[in-house]
Amino acid sequence: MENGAAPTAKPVIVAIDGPSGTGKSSTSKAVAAQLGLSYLDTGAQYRAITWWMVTNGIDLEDPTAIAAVAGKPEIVSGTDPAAPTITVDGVDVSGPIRTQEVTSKVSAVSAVPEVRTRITELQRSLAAAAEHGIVVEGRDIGTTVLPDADLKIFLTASPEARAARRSGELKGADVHATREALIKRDAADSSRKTSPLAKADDAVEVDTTELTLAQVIECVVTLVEEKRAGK
Ligand SMILES: Nc1ncnc2c1ncn2[C@@H]1O[C@H](COP(=O)(O)OP(=O)(O)OP(=O)(O)O)[C@@H](O)[C@H]1O
Ligand SMILES: Nc1ccn([C@H]2C[C@H](O)[C@@H](COP(=O)(O)O)O2)c(=O)n1
Repeated sequence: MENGAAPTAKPVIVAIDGPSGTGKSSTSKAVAAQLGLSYLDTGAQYRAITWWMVTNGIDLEDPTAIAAVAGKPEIVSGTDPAAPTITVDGVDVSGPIRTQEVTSKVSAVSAVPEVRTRITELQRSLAAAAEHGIVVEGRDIGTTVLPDADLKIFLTASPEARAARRSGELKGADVHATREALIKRDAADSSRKTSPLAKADDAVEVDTTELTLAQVIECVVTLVEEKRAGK
């Protein structure tokens, strides 16, 4: 990363977790860009492996079948916050991983322990390689992937606010149906046995329901700067 980071600053690791639609991606990307850090969207990695399983006809009702092929696809994440990328076996899947089909199946795939082990290894190696530090966003970053992160943030927002944000993004999708789908995915992600969606004990919780995106970004940038200043 060549933008913005003070050359002498110690690499800083920031973990941002929370349920769907709380603003993790938008906040993490902006904070990383502003502070000259790398950025990793771990949800995109779980979506990418899910896309590969769908494309290859793996039975997603069968965790054993998922586990057996979890090591096969090569998933590569680009960590520039200005242009994050994700490829599977060299194919750009940034569009296909956002389809309704992948969204509806990603919780089943990401609940399989062999999938999590594989993706967690990738995440840790990308974090270790980030020269100036990194903002990593997901569901289990503060609790499992990077338990020694310098700063942990847990974003929340009411289901209504999250559904309104998502349906705005999906060009007027039904807010009620969007709310139900979010709640269902959160429940699956929070109740799985391996590394569920959870707030780390030492995470700072930020309720974004009544905040603009700019306010959330400012809040997180301030928390990172305070951490760097040793406050
Ligand atoms: N504080 C906010 N106020 C209003 N809109 C917001 C706020 N934060 C994010 N948004 C908008 O909400 C939508 C969802 O945000 P984002 O994708 O960052 O959430 P997320 O937590 O990463 O979701 P997911 O886990 O499902 O990927 C985006 O359209 C984003 O611009
Ligand atoms: N650290 C993570 C990140 C994501 N997942 C799973 C669960 C989510 O429903 C799915 C998609 O994430 P999104 O793109 O909506 O952020 O990926 C996970 O299990 N652990």
